[in-house]
Amino acid sequence: QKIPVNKYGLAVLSTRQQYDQLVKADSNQLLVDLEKYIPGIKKDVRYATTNNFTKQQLYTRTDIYLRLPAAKALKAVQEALRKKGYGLLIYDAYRPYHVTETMFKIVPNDLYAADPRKGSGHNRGVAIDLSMINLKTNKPVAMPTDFDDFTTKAHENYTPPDPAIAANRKLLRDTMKQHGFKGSSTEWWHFYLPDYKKYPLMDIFF
Ligand SMILES: C[C@@H](N)C(=O)N[C@H](C)C(=O)O
Ligand SMILES: [Zn+2]
Repeated sequence: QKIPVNKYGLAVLSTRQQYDQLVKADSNQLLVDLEKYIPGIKKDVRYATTNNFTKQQLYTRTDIYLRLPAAKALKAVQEALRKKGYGLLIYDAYRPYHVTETMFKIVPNDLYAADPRKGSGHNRGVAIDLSMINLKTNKPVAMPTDFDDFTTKAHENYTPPDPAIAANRKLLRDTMKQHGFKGSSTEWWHFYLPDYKKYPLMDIFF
């Protein structure tokens, strides 16, 4: 199918019919509801509140979706972490393209917010922002920074003074990598599938 091109020359799928057609042609394009698909997964969708770096409520719903192959990989991550006493805490998954435009207006730095001239892996349904919870306490584990703290403390090469924090970050990163995700060098919480170009950018809500 022919997906319309936006002002930056990017093909951005924007209707339910276009999405349905895409999924009909390729079942891997299906967006999967992670709460139904991954037992025990937890979420804290800050973009559905004003407690996020934009100070705006960007979503009216808190649903978390990923394309089928990313959801499958994440399910395996959750299972591997469960055996070690941890679970996943999701901050964001699929993100409509216009939300990326809003974010970049506020933080025009693609180390931290994707440039709409390229689009984000989130807009393609194969990037995820996440942390871990400790299954004994049901509380988030300590990480080098809070989610969306756009400072060098969130970088991969930052060494946290507390070895327990470094170990938490390493466990999350290693487990995500073992299941096919790539990590970001500037955001400890951001991961994506390396073949993201197979999945069109989208600007639809469910
Ligand atoms: C905004 C932040 N949570 C994030 O996801 N950043 C990356 C770079 C993105 O926007 O794709
Ligand atoms: Zn992200």
